[in-house]
Amino acid sequence: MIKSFVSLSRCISRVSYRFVPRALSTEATDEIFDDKNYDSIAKSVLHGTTTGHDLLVLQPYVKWGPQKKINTKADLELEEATALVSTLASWSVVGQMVVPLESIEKKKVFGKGKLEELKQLVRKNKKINGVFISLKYLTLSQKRELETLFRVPVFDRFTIVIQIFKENAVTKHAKLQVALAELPYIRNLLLSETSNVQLGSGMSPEALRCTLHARETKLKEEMKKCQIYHHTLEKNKQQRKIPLVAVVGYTNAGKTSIIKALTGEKKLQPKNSLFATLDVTLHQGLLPSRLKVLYIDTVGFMSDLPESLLECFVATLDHVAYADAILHICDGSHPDLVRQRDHVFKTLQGLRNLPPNFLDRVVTVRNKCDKPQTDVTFEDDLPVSATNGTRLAFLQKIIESVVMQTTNRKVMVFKVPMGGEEAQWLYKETAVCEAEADPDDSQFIMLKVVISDVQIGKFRSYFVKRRLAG
Ligand SMILES: Nc1nc2c(ncn2[C@@H]2O[C@H](COP(=O)(O)OP(=O)(O)OP(=O)(O)O)[C@@H](O)[C@H]2O)c(=O)[nH]1
Ligand SMILES: [Mg+2]
Repeated sequence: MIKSFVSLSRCISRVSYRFVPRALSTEATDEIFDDKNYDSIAKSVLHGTTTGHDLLVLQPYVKWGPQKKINTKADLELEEATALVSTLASWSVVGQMVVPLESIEKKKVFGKGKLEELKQLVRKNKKINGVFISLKYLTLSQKRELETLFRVPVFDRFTIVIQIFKENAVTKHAKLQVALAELPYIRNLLLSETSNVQLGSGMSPEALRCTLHARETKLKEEMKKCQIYHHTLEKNKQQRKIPLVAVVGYTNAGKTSIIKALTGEKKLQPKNSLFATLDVTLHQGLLPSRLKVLYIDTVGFMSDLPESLLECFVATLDHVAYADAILHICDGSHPDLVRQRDHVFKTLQGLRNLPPNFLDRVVTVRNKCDKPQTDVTFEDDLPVSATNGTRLAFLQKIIESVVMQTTNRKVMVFKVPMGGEEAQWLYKETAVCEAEADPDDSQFIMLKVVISDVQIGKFRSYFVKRRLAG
């Protein structure tokens, strides 16, 4: 009778890896994060505060011409802008509106009539103590002009998103990344316009340039020490040990939830919040054939992010290029699904060091299928739900077929001596799906394994050649 030693049922592993070394993941008490000189400069433009602000959120909307955005609606952009503010603890939205514009290059952003209307609104409503204008950047003169007019701090998308990053960054690596991301913004803002606008910090442009340069050098040095996990990923890839599955997608689509559901890892904390995940973390799971994989949780994407923040994103996404499969999670219940999906694809295609046929390794799924769905379908739709597990077993099969293809793995049956060194080697180095005693000879065992070309080569040189030579 053929006996199956290994069950093929879905196996769940609870091992997680955080390749940010322990010593580097301490709370940021280092002097680099405690630089009063720099803090006062940053505060003068970022208006970061721990006590929060009650904001009027304005979504400028160019009605026509080359600046008009296609594929999106202003009210959905406004919704995203208010969601950004709500993500911040102790910040709130006290009013919100879409403001039609002819162009966004104006000195005070808005036209004269609209500006007067907004000024009255802000000055009269005592609850409003800040205005968020949902554009990538405002220039320093736009900010200063509007702040003089409204008599409250004015924020753009950069200043809000950097605030979220600061709140969510836990490890030193993430904190360094965020600290580096804000430097080009501050430099552009303060040093490109100093002839017209007072710096406010009482510093000369030269002293400011030196302070920013010194900070950047220090941060980059610290960052280098944190690059170890990238090397680990690369090394793993070179040795082709455990296949990597990068999980990417728009922020809040459910990436962390899907990984949690696929690995059963209890420690993972999905959050109904934008940019909840800021650290790249690795989580081990098993595919249906018992092949081990490492899922990489990544920072969520968002459109209309300023370039220096995007660079910080792209750096964390570098390892996506090493991945053997890329799982793209969409939120199928989101009204702006099409724009979000297009944005993720565009960002992925802009990544460095992409392998050829990169798109063949992307598996796109439509998460949250337990919720009412957006009225749009795609040719390759795969509805899943991290919450109730719908089609996750099927998803694992798809991931497996992509991984098998990209890593040149195949399923093979080996007839080897029962309890011998070949069997031990196969159990250690490959994924054994089934083990059966040989019906014709009880001295032997039939092992069905998932094995890569490299491992086949090793098996041959360790056992077959040795035996032939012997
Ligand atoms: N109804 C429903 N909610 C889900 C599902 N998957 C995730 N969510 C919820 O969506 C929210 C975001 O989930 P996360 O897994 O943190 O999303 P993420 O993509 O990792 O988000 P960021 O790390 O912020 O980019 C949480 O409130 C989850 O509980 C699902 O399948 N169904
Ligand atoms: Mg997440």
